[in-house]
Amino acid sequence: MSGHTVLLADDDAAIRMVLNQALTRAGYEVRPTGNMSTMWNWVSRGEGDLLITDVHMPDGNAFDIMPKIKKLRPDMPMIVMSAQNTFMTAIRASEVGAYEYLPKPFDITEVLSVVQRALADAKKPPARDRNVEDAGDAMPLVGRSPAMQDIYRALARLMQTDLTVMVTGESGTGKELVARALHEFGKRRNGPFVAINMAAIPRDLIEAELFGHEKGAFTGATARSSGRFEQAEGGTLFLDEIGDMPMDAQTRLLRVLQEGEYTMVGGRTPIKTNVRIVAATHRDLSQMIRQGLFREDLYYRLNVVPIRLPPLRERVDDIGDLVSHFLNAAQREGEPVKTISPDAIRLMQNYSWPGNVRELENLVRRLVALYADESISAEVVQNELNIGERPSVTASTGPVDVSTAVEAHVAQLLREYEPKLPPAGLYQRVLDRVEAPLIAMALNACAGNQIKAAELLGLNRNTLRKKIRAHSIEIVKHSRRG
Ligand SMILES: Nc1ncnc2c1ncn2[C@@H]1O[C@H](COP(=O)(O)OP(=O)(O)OP(=O)(O)O)[C@@H](O)[C@H]1O
Repeated sequence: MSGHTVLLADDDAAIRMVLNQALTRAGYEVRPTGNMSTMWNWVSRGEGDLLITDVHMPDGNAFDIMPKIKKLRPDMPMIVMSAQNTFMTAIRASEVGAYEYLPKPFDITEVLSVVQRALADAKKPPARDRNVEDAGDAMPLVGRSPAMQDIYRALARLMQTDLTVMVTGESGTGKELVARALHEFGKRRNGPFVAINMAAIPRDLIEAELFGHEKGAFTGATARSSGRFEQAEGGTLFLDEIGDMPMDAQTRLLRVLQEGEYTMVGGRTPIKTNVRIVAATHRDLSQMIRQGLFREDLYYRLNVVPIRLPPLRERVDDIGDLVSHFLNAAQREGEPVKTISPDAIRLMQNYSWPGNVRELENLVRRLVALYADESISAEVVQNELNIGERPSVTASTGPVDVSTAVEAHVAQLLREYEPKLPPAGLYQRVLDRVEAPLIAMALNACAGNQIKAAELLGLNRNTLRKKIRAHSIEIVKHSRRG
């Protein structure tokens, strides 16, 4: 006998009976009731060790009294069941302090395992109560702009759930940081956080990396090797650059997510998996679906909760906080104390940050390492960002060989950057500066015809139009000669 008493509130007599039987058989003492007032009487008298409650009951909504219960009985886990199993119900359950939310119909064995887990967790000393919005220095996500506040609120709601999250945003906007925050502040924080970057692994090895392989599964597999799913068991698996996943691996991943089990490469035995998935990409997956490069069904599996991180240029108010954060970090690593002038911050706020927060972080590191002055001036920032040196671009110079011209341009940029150390963020900088001339040249090659230029570039027409506007490229139509 476990010796624990479970309070069970549900107006559906059949559910009360089924749960009562299963819980009694598992050794719990069960107190069933069909209304909220009886449940509240028990709770307020300090009775019961755990509460399982339906949301809608004849005399009220459990969500309305759960915050009161949480205050009165903080150590009593509450499990919420609801037939209205929408995402909002899950979020609401987490907001009112539910330990777990179980959508109806539920699996009895799952209820029993959640009850067992909840009672075991209640015995452990409470984990430090960390909150994304007021965690101060310990909180890795910096920025107080309205855009970031929205992200924090979304994260706070997601902390206590196991919902799959898809983080999108340009490179360097903090997607991995968000995935880590979801893990470190969520209920899986005592489990592992495992990340895998699809773009960094040879395509034919991705499945073995994810699911592991048996000895002899392929040439070179000299021993059994665990995969990321196995390593992340009980924790969070971060699938970075999911848009770079080959089709075969996508199919396999979808099956695993649907069935909750996988087999190792070269293996036969299905292995059950319990991981929370957070995926991320800087790519436009809807476009990839249209192009047949990403499975739509996998997209819907992964995109249960989308979080879009805005580019830094859309939240320039955060730049001051971010710069201080990176200056403090440098100082903690033994670099000298530095301050930054308001003019320098203003200048940074007018820059486009194609590499986003990563580019800003690299810039601050460079400034700290390379300049001796205690205060970082606007001139120094201007110099480092190469602001004002961007070549002005027009598309009126006649037909050109795009690839040779772009190659020459890249070569020239590299020569320009070469003497400066360290070349951090170089990839984004070069891309940013190559994009405008590339588009201009493609337009030229197509005699100013945007539809043809979009085709040549392999860009969506709208994307091309936006980029033309963003770079202020002037289009001059001309007829092509022979
Ligand atoms: N809000 C933030 N506060 C503090 N640091 C941040 C923030 N956002 C990003 N960073 C820092 O910027 C760098 C890039 O962040 P991260 O790697 O999470 O970006 P990403 O979007 O995953 O990039 P990529 O798509 O290139 O993998 C990291 O060093 C991270 O610590």
